[in-house]
Amino acid sequence: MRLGGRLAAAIEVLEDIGRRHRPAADALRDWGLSHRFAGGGDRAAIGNIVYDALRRRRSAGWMMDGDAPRALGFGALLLEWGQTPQSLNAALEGDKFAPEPLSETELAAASRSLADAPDIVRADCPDWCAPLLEGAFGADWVAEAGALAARPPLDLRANTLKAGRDKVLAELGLAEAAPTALAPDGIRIPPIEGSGRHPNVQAEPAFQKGWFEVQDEGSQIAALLAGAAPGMQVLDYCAGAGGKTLALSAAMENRGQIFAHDAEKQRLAPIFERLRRAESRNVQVVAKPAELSPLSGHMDIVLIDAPCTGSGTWRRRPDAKWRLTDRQLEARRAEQAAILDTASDFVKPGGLLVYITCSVFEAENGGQIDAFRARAGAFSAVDHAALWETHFPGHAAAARIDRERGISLSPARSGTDGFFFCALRRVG
Ligand SMILES: C[S@@+](CC[C@H](N)C(=O)[O-])C[C@H]1O[C@@H](n2cnc3c(N)ncnc32)[C@H](O)[C@@H]1O
Repeated sequence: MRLGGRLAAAIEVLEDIGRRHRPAADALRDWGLSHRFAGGGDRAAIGNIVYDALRRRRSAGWMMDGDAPRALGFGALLLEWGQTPQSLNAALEGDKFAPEPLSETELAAASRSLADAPDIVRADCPDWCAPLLEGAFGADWVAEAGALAARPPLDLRANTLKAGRDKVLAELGLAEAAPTALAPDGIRIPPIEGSGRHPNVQAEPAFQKGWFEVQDEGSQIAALLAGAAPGMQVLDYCAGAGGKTLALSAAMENRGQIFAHDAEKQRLAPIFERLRRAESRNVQVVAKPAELSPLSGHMDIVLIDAPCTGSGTWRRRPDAKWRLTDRQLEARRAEQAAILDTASDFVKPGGLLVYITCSVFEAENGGQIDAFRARAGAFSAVDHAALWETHFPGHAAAARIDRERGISLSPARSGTDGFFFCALRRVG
């Protein structure tokens, strides 16, 4: 397929997403099933246009003076594919599968500079999220929101139970892969360009052998800051598919015990195969809440990787950005508060309660911590500036650190997904 055919297909998929309010991945999969002639390269390119259009929906709409799927598709190519209105029209000429070329009116609109667009457009976020982003990032909010609308890198974590980072890098032999800036076991494959695609690292023998996991550097940093060490008793209260569990297990060198729990049994399903592949042997999966009772007051660390809006992961799930509502934010906040109250009981005196979200909203982060501490007197904050310095000396500028209330990571500041980390020590 030429660019015109790929653009037409992307517009079709964007129409489907808009009409049926469905996740982008589902719409793309269905398109692929009904167009089996399209090869892997075509599918990747179509996916890139769709995801670029969703990440940069407002910028694309502003450039094209409209927000119909056609405007978003063309806008994505102008914003992220190095195309100009003229080069695009030249590329579409003579391609019978291409959409109509840009009209005179569209050409005039598309020649505007995005630098002249209002803040909310350059931030590429829904109206109702702007005050939340401003609350989180202050004067940097447009740049931070813009970074949340960029293409993400692909990050891996070397599983030190089986292989160090250098060994994984050598085995993968990818010219573009490099050590991450902060996480000691992380490997970064930079964001793709144009119609490219990331390598299918999960098809690599090294992945099958458990030498590495796919995990954003921010998630690796959050797990590392928890400070799990060999011999500890750790409860991973919202373990899900086990991304943090596996990192904790490696940090503990397979010694001590991790109890991996999640309220939704089916979310835990992938963890068993992942534990087997990683050769993590110090993890017990505990699906039933009643079976956690004996752990009450005995854990060195209780880690809450809380259900949240996921606003820190908008680079990877841009459709979620536009589906999110303030009611959902309130629902997540209520869940977070209830989990903090319940899970904190498992911390032993002197132990740590670790609270993590992949959201950038203050209401889910520092605000949630303030409210919990006002309810539960028995916890004091650790010194987050000192904690960060211990792990990442000389990198104070790579995170937003509030000594008492926690550490925030973001794409613009840390080069990671948006994450929040706070550790509280049980004093009574
Ligand atoms: C952010 S995800 C966890 C991701 C996982 N820790 C990882 O690193 O891959 C949050 C998880 O919290 C779980 N959850 C939601 N409410 C819960 C509750 N009341 N108790 C325990 N887990 C809950 C969800 O099912 C979801 O799997």
